[in-house]
Amino acid sequence: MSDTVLALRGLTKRFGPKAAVDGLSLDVPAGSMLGLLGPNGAGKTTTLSMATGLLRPDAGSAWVLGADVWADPAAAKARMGVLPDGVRMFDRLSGSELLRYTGLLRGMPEPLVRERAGELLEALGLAGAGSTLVVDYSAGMRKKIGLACALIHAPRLLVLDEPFEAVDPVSGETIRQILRGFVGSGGTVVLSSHVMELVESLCDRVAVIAEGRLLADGALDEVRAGSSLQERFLALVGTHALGEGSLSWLRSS
Ligand SMILES: Nc1ncnc2c1ncn2[C@@H]1O[C@H](COP(=O)(O)OP(=O)(O)OP(=O)(O)O)[C@@H](O)[C@H]1O
Repeated sequence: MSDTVLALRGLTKRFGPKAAVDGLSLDVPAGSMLGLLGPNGAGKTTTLSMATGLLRPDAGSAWVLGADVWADPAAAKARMGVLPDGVRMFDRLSGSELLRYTGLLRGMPEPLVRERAGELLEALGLAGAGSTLVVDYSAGMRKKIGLACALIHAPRLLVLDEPFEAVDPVSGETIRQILRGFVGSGGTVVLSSHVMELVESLCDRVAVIAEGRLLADGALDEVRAGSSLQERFLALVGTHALGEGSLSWLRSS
């Protein structure tokens, strides 16, 4: 347990009668890159939101490097960088302004914020868009500026909800390099994705959830158990075969 960076204990969230996340517990060890997988509506975003202090759980707790996310949010948040999904950014700021605001909010000295913001914009291919308002960014550019905001205070844990969604292949490769370097230097990453090949090539641990419950968790090879991750995922969550006459009106003749 001593090398656990993120510990989730019995996290539960209900929306009306439905439990979006149902007593979910998970340990993420230091220096690992964990891919969180699950079908649409499985509870990934809800789990990550509760784990990062964005959504209060109905029950359970989340700990970041020993700090209780809900009892001591300042300590927990200082140790992690978060790329949320679907959370509104301060998009009337330019990319540079948003990074500056985020860095200063983290208590960083202004010259350091300026230096790191410049490097992040450059690395993520946003140098030419630093003075453009975030509201005018494309979906992929928003992802990248969100990731830059998550990285600027050099946290020990990154929690990234679909970090590669809408990102072009060149930037995707840059992000992979950044994340590998981060983990190589002892950082820990939790990321959600629907792209099995990406998770297989990047992550060394995998957790699969469906209907708010943990179905599998462990080292990539353990979870794959000799199959491809795609096959294993489908076996765990179940496939949904189209019925014989389903959508027959789509077939032209
Ligand atoms: N604010 C909300 N109000 C009501 N229901 C919600 C809310 N947020 C999520 N849900 C429900 O909780 C369940 C889990 O949603 P969640 O967004 O966590 O899934 P997900 O695994 O991230 O899905 P996806 O892969 O499609 O992004 C879904 O049934 C969703 O409809």
